[in-house]
Amino acid sequence: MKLKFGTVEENVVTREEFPLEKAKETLKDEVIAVLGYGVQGPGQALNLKDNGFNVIVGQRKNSKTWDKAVEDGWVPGETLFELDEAAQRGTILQYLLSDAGQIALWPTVKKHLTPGKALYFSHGFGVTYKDKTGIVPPSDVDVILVAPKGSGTSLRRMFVEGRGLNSSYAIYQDATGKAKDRVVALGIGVGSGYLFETDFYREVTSDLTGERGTLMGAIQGIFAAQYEVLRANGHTPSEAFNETVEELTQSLMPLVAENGMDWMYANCSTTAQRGALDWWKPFRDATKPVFEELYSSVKEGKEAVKSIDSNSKDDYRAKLEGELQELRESEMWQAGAVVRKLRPENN
Ligand SMILES: NC(=O)C1=CN([C@@H]2O[C@H](COP(=O)(O)OP(=O)(O)OC[C@H]3O[C@@H](n4cnc5c(N)ncnc54)[C@H](O)[C@@H]3O)[C@@H](O)[C@H]2O)C=CC1
Ligand SMILES: CC(=O)[C@](C)(O)C(=O)O
Ligand SMILES: [Mg+2]
Ligand SMILES: [Mg+2]
Repeated sequence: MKLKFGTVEENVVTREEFPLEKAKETLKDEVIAVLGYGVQGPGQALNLKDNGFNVIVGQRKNSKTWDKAVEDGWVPGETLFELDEAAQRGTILQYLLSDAGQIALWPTVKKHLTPGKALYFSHGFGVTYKDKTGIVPPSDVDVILVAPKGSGTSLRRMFVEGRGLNSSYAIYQDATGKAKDRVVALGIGVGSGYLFETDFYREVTSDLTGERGTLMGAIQGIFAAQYEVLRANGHTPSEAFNETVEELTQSLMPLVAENGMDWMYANCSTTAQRGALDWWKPFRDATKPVFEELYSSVKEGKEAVKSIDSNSKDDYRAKLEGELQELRESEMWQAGAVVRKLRPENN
């Protein structure tokens, strides 16, 4: 259906409009093979299974994630296979390896993309940057996308709580005439809240911007900047951490989530409101050039190249873990670890 967001009309699909029963009916003859069991893999595979779809998982044997899949209830030889065999058995291949991993496995997956199958992504990456990934699907399969707008961990947790994470959906290639029904049914099946329409290019460019920007990169950047200024001016770690992070995540962001920014502001003192209303525009103006630079870097494909190059190296996991450790061991997040332990609900 069409829904207005502000003054802009968009194509969206809701669960009322396309109920789970209809999704199951649409996919009743399909075998959904979830390839990869990292973060999105478990979330989507388990939600689909619990929703009553026919799902198998493909994962490298002798890996930690194979063992995790077994722990999660997937049965080797019945619902859990090597990637090659799962790709052969599936009629819908959900390509949920890491974006760099998808390049390495492409020849194997391509071999099993026989006419009428569907190739499903949760990111526009592989196909948009085909010059760099080599991922060019055959013309006689559907190529579709459902991109949950959040971590696979949250997708699963929210599903279990009876909630739903919103996802975008897109069709890159409709070979069978069934691509729209297939993609929407899968979007409902993986436990999406509502689905909004996009295309592969817009999905990848917005997603790479968001995660580098406000969702992950920028937020850590402004946390660090404010924390450092407070500490340099003699405030304790406890004071600096509470005033920078803990109050935001525990008290104020839930209010923003519930009813918007003005609602959060309205629930703070008039002193706070006066200052926040004065200061949000200077912060916007100071950071906007960085966001412009970021978007250009995404648009020029530089972010894709960086990600492919670094994540294709043998030691990429260890390197990432090293950098996460640096964050974890920074004073701000060390203070955070202590503060979290002191939350009454953790005692
Ligand atoms: N992490 C998330 O929550 C989100 C991820 N996505 C997208 O979903 C897709 C999957 O991402 P993640 O779950 O983060 O992936 P991941 O980084 O957790 O990796 C998934 C699986 O790929 C396997 N893998 C990696 N390289 C491989 C190779 N060369 N050969 C065979 N297997 C290999 C890993 O063992 C792992 O089981 C990506 O397209 C990503 O952009 C989209 C939304 C959120
Ligand atoms: C969780 C998500 O949507 C991200 C941040 O875009 C990702 O993990 O790639
Ligand atoms: Mg994302
Ligand atoms: Mg992403």
